[in-house]
Amino acid sequence: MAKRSMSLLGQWSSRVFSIDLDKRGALLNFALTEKPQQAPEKFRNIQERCYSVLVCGDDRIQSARFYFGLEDLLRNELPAECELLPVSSYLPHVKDSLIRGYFLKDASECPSLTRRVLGALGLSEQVQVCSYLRGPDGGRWSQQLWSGSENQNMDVSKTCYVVPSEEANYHPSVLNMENSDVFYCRAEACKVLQESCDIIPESRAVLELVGKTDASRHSPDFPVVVIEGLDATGKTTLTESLREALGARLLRSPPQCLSPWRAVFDREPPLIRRAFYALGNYITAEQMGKEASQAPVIVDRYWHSTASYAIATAVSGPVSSLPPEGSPLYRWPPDLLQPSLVVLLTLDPQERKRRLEARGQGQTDEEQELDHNLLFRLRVEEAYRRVRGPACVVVDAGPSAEKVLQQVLLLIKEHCRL
Ligand SMILES: Nc1ncnc2c1ncn2[C@@H]1O[C@H](COP(=O)(O)OP(=O)(O)O)[C@@H](O)[C@H]1O
Ligand SMILES: Nc1ccn([C@@H]2O[C@H](COP(=O)(O)OP(=O)(O)O)[C@@H](O)[C@H]2O)c(=O)n1
Repeated sequence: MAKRSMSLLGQWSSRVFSIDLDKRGALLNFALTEKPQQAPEKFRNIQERCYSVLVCGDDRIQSARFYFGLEDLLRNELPAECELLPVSSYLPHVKDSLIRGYFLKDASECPSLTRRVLGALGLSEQVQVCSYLRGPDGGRWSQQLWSGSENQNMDVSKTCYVVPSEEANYHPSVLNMENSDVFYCRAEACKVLQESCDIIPESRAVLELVGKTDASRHSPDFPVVVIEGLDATGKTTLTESLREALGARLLRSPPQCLSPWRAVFDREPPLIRRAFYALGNYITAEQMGKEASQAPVIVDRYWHSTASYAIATAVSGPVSSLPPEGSPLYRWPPDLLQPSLVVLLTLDPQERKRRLEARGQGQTDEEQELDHNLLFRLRVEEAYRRVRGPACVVVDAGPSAEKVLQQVLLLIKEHCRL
């Protein structure tokens, strides 16, 4: 088994496993120890016929795509009574140590089918399968690493015991965000697309559009004003009115020239999708630099959107699972042109829903989904507020379109030389 998981095994007993019990942020954390120990009461739901499947291949593009398709693959192949929960395994406080997968509770009548499916998966270079057993006295829970052989032998020499672990301060995804979800320089985002050229030919076309000049230090003659906010907060309406009122040029990120490929990258896992949006900002920045030498520039979405959506999607649960305020994850990429002003439009959730419905979107009956969406929206908005360099100025987009326009014009007067 010449896979990276072997080197990972050296640290196996230092790893924390964090099971995402629901999208509301309930995490069940456990660690492993080599000495048999009594498991605490709260692990009683880690029962016989539980498994973990971790994706830990060497190639980050392939692993990201494999993990992205893993849930569907498992749901299609496993008995319907198998419950699937996302699991992360990481070394506490060690950046980039996180590997992801699924934790499975098999309540089916056909345990052999589940084992067969997992046995076949375990043969893959990208996957590590473990099962969990209750000891004879009922108190000890152990984890056995599968050797990956065809007959699904367990490698008993790799038995570890499950013990509780300390609560992590933040969602484990925070450990791997840099250069997986958020890219702080053009070169890192380009690298991802270069590595994916063979499987996503569109990457080449995107890379050809990304310039190489660093315009970040260039200070434009005219102000550059970015309008940010969740969908349906009124960005399109406001940016159009600002264009007219100021005789400004209107740009957006991702730029028009990327439209033919946006749908392709939206179907890719976060690593690739986020690199695509990051590069969109650099293309828009080049256009900003040019246009702002002739007239004021208004931009519909920019870096705040890229960073905030990426960070808010990578974690689950409440706002407290975000990286803390002041974290370097909210910094501005030093090679990306900074605007003169960033305005964040916020809207009462009911009014936003009303506007979405008026546009024919947003009616989802499922209450649970709405609840999850609510947490997601709260995380995005909070991440928006935490991004620095420049920080955004928050404007309530609830009043009439004309009133919002007047307020933003006033802000532009205050913040920018016109
Ligand atoms: N200040 C406002 N008051 C009431 N309705 C608005 C206001 N601004 C925009 N709308 C309406 O809300 C909907 C969403 O606005 P839009 O500008 O398309 O948002 P976004 O570009 O942020 O998705 C549109 O139907 C628009 O006409
Ligand atoms: N500069 C940008 C713009 C959008 N995005 C992504 O694009 C999505 C929003 O796109 P959208 O189509 O809803 O945007 P609007 O049409 O509402 O302006 C978000 O999920 C972001 O992940 C980004 O990452 N960076």
